[in-house]
Amino acid sequence: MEKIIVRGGRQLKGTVRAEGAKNAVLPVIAASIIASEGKSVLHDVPALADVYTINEVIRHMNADVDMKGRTVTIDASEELTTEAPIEYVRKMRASVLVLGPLLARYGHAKVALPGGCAIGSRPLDQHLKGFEAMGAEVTVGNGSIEAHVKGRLQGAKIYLDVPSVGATENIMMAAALAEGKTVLENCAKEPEIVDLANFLNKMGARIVGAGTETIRIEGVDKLFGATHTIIPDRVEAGTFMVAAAITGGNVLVQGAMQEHLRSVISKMEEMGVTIEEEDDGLRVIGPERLKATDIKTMPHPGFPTDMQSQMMALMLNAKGTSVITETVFENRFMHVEEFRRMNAKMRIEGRSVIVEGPSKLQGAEVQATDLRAGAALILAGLVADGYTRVTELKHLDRGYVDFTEKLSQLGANIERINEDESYVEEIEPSESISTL
Ligand SMILES: CC(=O)N[C@H]1[C@@H](OP(=O)(O)OP(=O)(O)OC[C@H]2O[C@@H](n3ccc(=O)[nH]c3=O)[C@H](O)[C@@H]2O)O[C@H](CO)[C@@H](O)[C@@H]1O
Ligand SMILES: C=C(OP(=O)(O)O)C(=O)O
Repeated sequence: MEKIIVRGGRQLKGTVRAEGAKNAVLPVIAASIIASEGKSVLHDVPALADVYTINEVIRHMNADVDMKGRTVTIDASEELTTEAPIEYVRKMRASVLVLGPLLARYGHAKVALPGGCAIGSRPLDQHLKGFEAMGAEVTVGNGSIEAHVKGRLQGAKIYLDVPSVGATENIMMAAALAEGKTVLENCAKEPEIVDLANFLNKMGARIVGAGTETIRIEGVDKLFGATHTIIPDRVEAGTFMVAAAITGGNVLVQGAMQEHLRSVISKMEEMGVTIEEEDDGLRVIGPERLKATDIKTMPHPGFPTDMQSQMMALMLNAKGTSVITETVFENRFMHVEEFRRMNAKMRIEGRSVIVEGPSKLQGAEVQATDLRAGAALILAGLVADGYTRVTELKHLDRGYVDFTEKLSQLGANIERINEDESYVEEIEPSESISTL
């Protein structure tokens, strides 16, 4: 079994660079299969498990995908199959993002139902409502979603009941190749939506308003491969900002963009953290004593749910009572039980967690219950007394490239081990943390 072992007590110092954003690259790779002519070349692609998964999905549909370092080249000009293989959809919900492109290009798409997961039920009704409004017939049954349209999708006026990121992306991709104009209202405003719209426009789409609550899309007859650089990952950047703050350190997070991180910056400043904008990123300086604050997760530009568990780790070290309320996903508090194993003083009340700080955190064996929970437990381990061992690293690998190495370069006492491999025995007992 793989584990990350971290020993608390070191202040982090130095420079770390945010990778390209997971939540931007996944829809961009899905969108690349709409191009019936030309290759797409994507730069700053992070080497994440989720990226390998989406690459496999479109490869199985007959797209030609080549990943070299941080550059991915995709040629989808050959005829594609219109069914996404179930084994990958199970691994990653974002596989449903191929529905919109396939339906628009071929008038047919079939994807296995991704099902619920550790953070909530995550329905797809808004995606399907959008396709239906554009003239598609959608059936859900036998574990899959299938959509058909006779001829082309038709532009439509669509109001989303909730500003879903995935539904906004799926509908925007479908509408790019539909006949006529689509007006998408109450849509998501996340920076990743803007990145996808920019990529689609480079492919020949006519999209305006991405980043606001109304997106207007004038459908075109054909889209072409395009070259694009993925925006930096605001959640990865935010995670390193918390790592600096929680250890009272001083870290430059290259690629961290103020305009993408306003709510996170503002809450961290309320807690006493100093954040300075530099030419290539944000410098984060942790205070001697963190102050308590309250946070409510909301769609962008509100506080991102993907930073909720990391901020909870920070609150555990702040003096006073903090309240964190999760409004986006109904079950995103699985990490609370794991924090408690580390002696965290906190309780769940409905959709809120009350954190009594500062807790005297103690190292323990804990499980990454989801992707961000894994990162948050490691952050708590950076300041806990003794050794924290974090298991279930498959979640962490979906969203963080070389997390252990990056923290180690900033001075953390951390390593990743595979207990099944014999080298563990060979590590020097005196200094190595893996043998303790
Ligand atoms: C790959 C990716 O980009 N993932 C992000 C994306 O997920 P994802 O796109 O799945 O999240 P959504 O924005 O769709 O979900 C937000 C809320 O809308 C609800 N909903 C969603 C769709 C729908 O058809 N019906 C419905 O009711 C969900 O249950 C949830 O309560 O946005 C989330 C919210 O910022 C982030 O946490 C995820 O990291
Ligand atoms: C919930 C997340 O991602 P996904 O939608 O890919 O599960 C996340 O990135 O924290």
